[in-house]
Amino acid sequence: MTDSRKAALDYHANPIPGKLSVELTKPTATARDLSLAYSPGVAEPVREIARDPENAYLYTGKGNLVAVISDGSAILGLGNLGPLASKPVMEGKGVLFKRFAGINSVDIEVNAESPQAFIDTVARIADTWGGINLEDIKAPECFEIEQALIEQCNIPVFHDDQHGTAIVTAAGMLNALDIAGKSLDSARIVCLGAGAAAIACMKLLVSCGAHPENIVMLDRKGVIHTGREDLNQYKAMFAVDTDKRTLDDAIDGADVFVGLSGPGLMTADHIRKMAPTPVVFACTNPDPEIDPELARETRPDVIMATGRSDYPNQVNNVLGFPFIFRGALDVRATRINEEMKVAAVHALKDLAREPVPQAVLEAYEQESMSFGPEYIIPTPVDVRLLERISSAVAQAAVDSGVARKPYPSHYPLATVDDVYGG
Ligand SMILES: NC(=O)C1=CN([C@@H]2O[C@H](COP(=O)(O)OP(=O)(O)OC[C@H]3O[C@@H](n4cnc5c(N)ncnc54)[C@H](OP(=O)(O)O)[C@@H]3O)[C@@H](O)[C@H]2O)C=CC1
Ligand SMILES: CC(=O)C(=O)O
Ligand SMILES: [Mg+2]
Repeated sequence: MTDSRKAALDYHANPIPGKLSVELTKPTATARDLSLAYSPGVAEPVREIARDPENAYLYTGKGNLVAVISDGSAILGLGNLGPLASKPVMEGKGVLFKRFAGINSVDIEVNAESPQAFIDTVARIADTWGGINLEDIKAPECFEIEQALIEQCNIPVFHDDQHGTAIVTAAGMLNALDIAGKSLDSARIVCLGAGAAAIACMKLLVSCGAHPENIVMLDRKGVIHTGREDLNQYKAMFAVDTDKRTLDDAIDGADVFVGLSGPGLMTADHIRKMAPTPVVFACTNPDPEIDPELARETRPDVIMATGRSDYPNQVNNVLGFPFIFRGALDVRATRINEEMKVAAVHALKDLAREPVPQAVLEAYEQESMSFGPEYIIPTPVDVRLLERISSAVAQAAVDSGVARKPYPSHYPLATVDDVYGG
């Protein structure tokens, strides 16, 4: 067993199995405490909530509680390994919610025989949560599932692999292209993968200025072109009229490669064929489409990002979902709409251009980090993400009319200790 494999397994196993625990927020030492926490006292909030469901926000943890729900059908880039095997990732999302945004979460892994069974299961439990983060559900089922749940629930439902990934990718891409002296509206983009993350990323890049005719998307069968008759409606949106059929054809002269597909699918020959100062986001986890060291060796001019924490430029939805939910929960938004997503893109993009705090340098054991090819996007440990993204998202929710509460008086948030206000 390799050292890194053993370290990862030990981390998950010791000192107790798993990565999350539940803590008490009220005293429970005395008979009086118990008579308040449980019978008879607990009946009072029950009556209040039955009288007015909004009281659940006052007397339970609902307002700061997100369900992380998966069917395990697209676990990272590992594939369809089922609900139980997805649990370490879902617990991991809970760790990130708590660590970076002070949000409590519980993971729920659903063994559903069909998308409708999954939708019905989630819809039946939705009311008791502040929000629902769908995770690692494969395309195309994820699109139908998310849409149905958004329509049926009056709390935010957000498929992280689609929108979290797209927001972070768009922010990183705008910065990377700026550093490369290029712009999104003229960039030639190759997207390897045509699933949940890829479709959402390309849609958001188009909203940010990319031209659909400049995007070549590929799935396992190659280039998605107008002559194909096997495309679902989501892939068909990106079909282009082209003679290109393979990654080798498509990558020739491309400015940008976005990988949301599988490990090791990009070769040195591919990256060699890209335009000057290529932007390569090899975002498959845990092993990217191309090893960053091979990419740099082959193309010293590359601006390179991966989804991993152990290389510079981590383009990963961890930079999005904790803070987006924070802002959405704090204004009690009924949904996470396009305005909120775009606000998050700009908050994240702009933060990368500011000086990096000492605490980040220490966490990454770096003497300096500054906006440039090796730092296109902030790191997850940057506490300013909480302040900037949550504020931007909350404001956008208020401005776009989906907030049920005003902009929070305790904002901006300096740390996770501030999330419940004064
Ligand atoms: N860095 C980040 O923040 C994130 C990274 N990801 C990564 O993106 C990848 C996809 O995740 P997700 O979209 O949720 O999964 P999906 O199952 O929805 O999509 C996977 C896509 O990858 C394509 N694909 C797989 N193997 C190949 C191949 N050999 N050649 C071309 N295309 C291939 C599939 O093609 P086909 O349609 O033909 O089956 C499909 O379109 C994962 O590796 C995941 O780790 C996802 C979310 C966030
Ligand atoms: C990061 C993430 O959500 C994924 O790779 O699926
Ligand atoms: Mg995921």
